[in-house]
Amino acid sequence: MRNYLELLEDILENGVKKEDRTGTGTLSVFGRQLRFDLAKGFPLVTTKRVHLKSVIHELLWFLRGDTNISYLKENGVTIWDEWADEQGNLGPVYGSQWRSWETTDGQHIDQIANVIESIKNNPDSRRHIVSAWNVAQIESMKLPPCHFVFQFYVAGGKLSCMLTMRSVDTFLGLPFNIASYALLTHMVAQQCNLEPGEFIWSGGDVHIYSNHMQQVHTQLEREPYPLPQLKIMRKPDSIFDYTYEDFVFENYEYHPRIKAPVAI
Ligand SMILES: Nc1nc(=O)c2c([nH]1)NC[C@@H]1CN(c3ccc(C(=O)N[C@@H](CCC(=O)O)C(=O)O)cc3)CN21
Ligand SMILES: O=c1ccn([C@H]2C[C@H](O)[C@@H](COP(=O)(O)O)O2)c(=O)[nH]1
Repeated sequence: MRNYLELLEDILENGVKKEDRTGTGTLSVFGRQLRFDLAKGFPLVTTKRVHLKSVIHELLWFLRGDTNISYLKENGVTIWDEWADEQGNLGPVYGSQWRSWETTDGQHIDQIANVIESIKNNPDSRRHIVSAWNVAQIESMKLPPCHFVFQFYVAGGKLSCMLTMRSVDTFLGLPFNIASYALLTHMVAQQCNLEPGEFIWSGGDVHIYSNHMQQVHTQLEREPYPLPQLKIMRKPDSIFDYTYEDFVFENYEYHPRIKAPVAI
């Protein structure tokens, strides 16, 4: 994960001071890309402990089409608490757009089921896309999607994925986002009988919050460990049938957790 650490250095060196919606203040750069060859290990930050349980349950929650935090709470995941209303609802965020995009004539489109079918039946297609950026519904979401579009690509028996984020909390959010989409790429590859290829991450406003500076410096003083490997213990019948226990991360060596406040 040296490229992740280099991105942090890049922001410290080239970032511009910029105010933001949360009132925290950031150092920010615009337009960056990171590439990860999934054959070389699972891209998980090792210079601090990443709470994998939250990453896995959040992804399973998206795939359920769920937009209420009760599933997360039942599984000890608190990362969405601050944005939910009193009933635990977040509005039509990721899960709703991925699994049940509402059309103007009242139909619902399951983008995940469709993209798996299109990868299986028409691997050369250049339209393997899932979008969470539903312009008509942005206003009713508690937070407009940050990771808002992803595309799959098949070549040489390998499945690659490219994600675009409009806004990136590089210290707290990005390690989660990279791990989440790398995991999704492994799952989709398994379902489509392909090997995982590359995960490519692209970010628009890529920032470090002003109250994460000490944490970033601590991380930059640490030497990264080799990457862990992901083992998926069985092949479920569909992309919607994975459970938490299916995923085993082998050889995850990490430096101690670094706490940081989340900007709301
Ligand atoms: N400012 C901000 N940054 C984000 O990364 C973010 C948002 N807002 N809003 C929506 C979601 C929620 N996400 C979050 C929220 C909190 C953590 C966080 O506090 N992580 C800690 C503890 C992890 C845990 O206990 O599970 C960490 O050390 O990584 C991570 C991602 C990602 N998103
Ligand atoms: O998956 C996520 C979700 C959110 N973020 C970060 C990016 C920003 O710091 C905030 C969102 O604030 P906006 O004002 O809506 O841009 O959350 C993330 O990094 N990853």
